[in-house]
Amino acid sequence: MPSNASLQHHALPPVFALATGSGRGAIAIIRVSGAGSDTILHTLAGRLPFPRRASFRKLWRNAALHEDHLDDAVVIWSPGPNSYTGEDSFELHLHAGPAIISAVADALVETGARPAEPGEFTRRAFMHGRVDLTEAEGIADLIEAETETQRKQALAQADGALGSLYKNWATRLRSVLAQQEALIDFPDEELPPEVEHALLAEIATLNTEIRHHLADGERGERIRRGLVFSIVGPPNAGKSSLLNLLAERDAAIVSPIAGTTRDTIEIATILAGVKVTFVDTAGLRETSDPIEAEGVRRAMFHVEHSDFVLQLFPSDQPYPTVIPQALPVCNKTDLAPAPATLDQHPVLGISLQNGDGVAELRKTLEREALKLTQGSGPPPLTRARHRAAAEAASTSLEAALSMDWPEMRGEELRLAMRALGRLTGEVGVEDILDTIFGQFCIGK
Ligand SMILES: Nc1nc2c(ncn2[C@@H]2O[C@H](COP(=O)(O)OP(=O)(O)OP(=O)(O)O)[C@@H](O)[C@H]2O)c(=O)[nH]1
Ligand SMILES: [K+]
Ligand SMILES: [Mg+2]
Repeated sequence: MPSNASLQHHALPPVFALATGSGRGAIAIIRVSGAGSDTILHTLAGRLPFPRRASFRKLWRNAALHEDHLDDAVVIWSPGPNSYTGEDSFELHLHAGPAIISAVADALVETGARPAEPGEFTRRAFMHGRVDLTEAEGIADLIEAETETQRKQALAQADGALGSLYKNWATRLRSVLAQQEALIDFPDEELPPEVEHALLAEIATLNTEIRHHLADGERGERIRRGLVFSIVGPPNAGKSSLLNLLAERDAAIVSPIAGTTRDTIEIATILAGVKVTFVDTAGLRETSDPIEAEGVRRAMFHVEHSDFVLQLFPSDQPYPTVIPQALPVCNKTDLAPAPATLDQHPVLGISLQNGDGVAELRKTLEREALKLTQGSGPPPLTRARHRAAAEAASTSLEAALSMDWPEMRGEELRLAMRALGRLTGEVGVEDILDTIFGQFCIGK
């Protein structure tokens, strides 16, 4: 793979980082990458091991002099360009004691290596064309993944699913642009109209595909950040009782006193393999208590900003008005029966006291979590950055389609090219690299 032209640079100095978690453990891996890695490894371990093969070595501050024995380690030497970073690099699999790790780190600093920044290894992999930007983002998401849906989505993206889609568009657009330039060179009277028609048709097709990609209901972004389901309703509906049930612990205070919950309480759970954060809120009522009033204001904010709203109300009190986007659930059916409908919305009846209807409620929530994250077709975009760039590409393609003069189309097509190039990181991304790689952990 070629390196990213806009980021071409000379060999980078060696950096190192602990690639495994800190603290005591069986093995700690220190990874080193950059120009001069061969010399550094030679200093610590003597002759270089066979590439990409685990080799046992005694490590020394200076192996040639057998000076200062540091540890006995498994060493893997990965010369560039077929390494993770594309550079000469190696791994030291050490005994995971803090004193060993710091002694080896000191020895590495003495050889001229410096501690790596967060994401620096993957950033180098990107600079050397080993991964494109969407793949690098996929690797970051893979490390952050907490659920099956997040893991699968991140793995597909790290493997290039999203990048291939964008590269396919870029390749086709490049060919459209080339034909467009050829068209301009034709004298008017000789221009075969079917050539121009075919060209416009391809631009329209590309735009349709991009629009389709954008209209994915934000499912990729939802999987990545997790869903937010909020529980709202009048005081004493049992909202905190329900949160505790879903969280499987006593996260929120439950009491018969109306207005117990004054602030929002958020608990992350996994529902049907999807990350779902449940938000318990202050009971909705008119109140003269400024703190409770603020809680009510926050509850209303969650009604607006959640992926799903569960409106809980007790069976033994006057019924509330249904919030339009919410699922009405009537609690305490042990005290009084639940209405079948409320404002024409079907109502789910439950009793958190005796467990009636709870299994059905859980199924409903799982169905909702899946509905909001499942889909078919091409891999979904997973970041606002992708959305903005794909939108920009589509806007330019639409502008190109609306132009009568072929000469003017070229500029819009070039803008669309540029937007697609930003997606994979081929062009104009220097300004966003710090943000993207800064979110990585150290050692990746
Ligand atoms: N009988 C009966 N009582 C319940 C049920 N669910 C909860 N409760 C009781 O109702 C009272 C209020 O429950 P909470 O969970 O604190 O209600 P809440 O909606 O969070 O109340 P606020 O935070 O004050 O708005 C507590 O005493 C619960 O034990 C139920 O299904 N049946
Ligand atoms: K209460
Ligand atoms: Mg409460």
